[in-house]
Amino acid sequence: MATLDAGLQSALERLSRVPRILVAMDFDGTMAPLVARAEAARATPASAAAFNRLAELPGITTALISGRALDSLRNVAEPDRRTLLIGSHGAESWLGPGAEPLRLSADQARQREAIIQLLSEVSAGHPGTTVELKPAGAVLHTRQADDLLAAAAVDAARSGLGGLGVEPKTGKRVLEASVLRSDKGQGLQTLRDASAAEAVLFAGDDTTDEDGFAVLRWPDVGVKVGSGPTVAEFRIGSVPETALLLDALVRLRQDG
Ligand SMILES: O=P(O)(O)OC[C@H]1O[C@H](O[C@H]2O[C@H](CO)[C@@H](O)[C@H](O)[C@H]2O)[C@H](O)[C@@H](O)[C@@H]1O
Repeated sequence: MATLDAGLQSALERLSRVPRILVAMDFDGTMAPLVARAEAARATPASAAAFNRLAELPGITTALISGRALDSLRNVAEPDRRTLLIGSHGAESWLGPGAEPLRLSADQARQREAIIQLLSEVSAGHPGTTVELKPAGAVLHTRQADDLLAAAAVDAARSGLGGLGVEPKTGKRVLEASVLRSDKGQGLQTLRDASAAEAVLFAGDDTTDEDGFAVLRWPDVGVKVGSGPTVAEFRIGSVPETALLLDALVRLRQDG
């Protein structure tokens, strides 16, 4: 059976002794295995159970911090009512009842329409690609496309977005375009402030999670899920190990 490495276990022990903790988890590729269709993603039952258990423990605030739009995140994650949510890579937030929805200016709304039109045209010309709409932009998905077609679609989208003055984000088989600038570093800061946390556990798998790892500071714990370059201090091998990480914190917190 897989176990956490000793360095990570001891960082979790240190974290578990902090009175107010934020446990902020990326969703796709961290809580949930990556799948072909975005709407079909679900957290592994073991990770979901441990995360919900953490939400019940005193002094712990749970949060999901995702590139997904908030509505999409709610649909796939079915979060506990206490869990705070950051969506659209930090552009959207739900920090409790009464949270204001994202609003775009008229110019931003026009630019979003232009992004959607462009990505839809690119997708129509590249079989297997799809477009996911978000409140501030859209995503070109290429997971179901042949590799060469996917690369051509991404090139075409990049070039068109350049013409619109939009700098896209790249994720795992996705190219994301937004009219708002935001990142998971800003999202984590919002969550840290909202929860008054003295320390943070953050785990993520994708390049966009690196902005989150970059704002962590002692005694925070950052955990990269899977392979690839990272500035996170710790790494676990794959999505099922996220449950080990969360279970370990549940046990430490309960026993402490
Ligand atoms: O920050 P995250 O919660 O990891 O969100 C990043 C993107 O996740 C989704 O796309 C990814 O998961 C899909 C379902 O497993 C997969 O098909 C796709 O290839 C992955 O990139 C989501 O659809 C995007 O909007 C998120 O930005």
